Amino acid sequence: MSEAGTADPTRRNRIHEVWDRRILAERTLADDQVAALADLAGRVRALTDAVVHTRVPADEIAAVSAEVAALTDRLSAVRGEAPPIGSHDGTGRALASPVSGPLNPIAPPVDIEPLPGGGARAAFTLGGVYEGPPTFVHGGVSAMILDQLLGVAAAANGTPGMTATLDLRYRRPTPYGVRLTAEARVARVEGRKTWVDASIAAPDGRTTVEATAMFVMPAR
Ligand SMILES: CCCCCCCC(=O)SCCNC(=O)CCNC(=O)[C@H](O)C(C)(C)COP(=O)(O)OP(=O)(O)OC[C@H]1O[C@@H](n2cnc3c(N)ncnc32)[C@H](O)[C@@H]1OP(=O)(O)O
Repeated sequence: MSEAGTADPTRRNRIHEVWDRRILAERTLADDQVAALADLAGRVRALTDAVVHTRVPADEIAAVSAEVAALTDRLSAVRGEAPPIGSHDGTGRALASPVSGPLNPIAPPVDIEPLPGGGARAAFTLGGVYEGPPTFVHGGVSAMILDQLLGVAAAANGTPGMTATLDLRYRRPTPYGVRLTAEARVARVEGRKTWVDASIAAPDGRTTVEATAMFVMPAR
């Protein structure tokens, strides 16, 4: 029998503890690595923005492409098993979250502030990288941001969970290139279930997207 499959629950828990510590250690970066990676992620975001907006000729694009491939090889010389975990500011904000993670180049990043008593708010500006319909934000991007905001609000309520349902109502197109605001508030809690409402507003204060999510604290 493999160690992980042992029938002795005490021994199994010990094995999981050692395993968890090993994963935690492997995925925890030194402070100087976090700072350097945050800087790199910002530059890669700028690169991504340049890629979708560039109009340079094809031979120049090919030359840049070769340089980027060489840079990817350099970074891949020492590779972790999974993205880093941890929080750089003590708020529990995930370092590599695709929504708010400062180390994740695909994150805008959205700065989400948990509010005491079960809420969260965010202010952010999205670029053309996130375009869906011409000149407006892709609906899936709005959904991703709202899912995270709603989840942070549930956690701020002391009732974190996994998203079980996410209902979206797209009231009007969400513009990009302007400052957007978003807020979430816990509506109710029943046992392991938490319902949270949220919305995104354009600079004129009008709501563009509304969302309601139900989070379930997993049984295990
Ligand atoms: C701070 C960090 C913020 C992070 C925000 C980002 C959040 C995410 O993106 S999470 C990723 C997306 N979500 C997922 O992958 C979830 C996948 N699903 C699961 O893991 C499980 O199905 C989970 C955890 C939702 C429920 O599992 P489990 O604990 O076994 O629930 P289970 O015992 O079957 O059901 C509990 C109750 O919830 C209800 N329920 C469970 N799932 C659903 C669902 N999808 N829809 C409606 N009701 C549901 C059940 O009917 C049951 O209700 P009742 O108690 O009234 O009979």
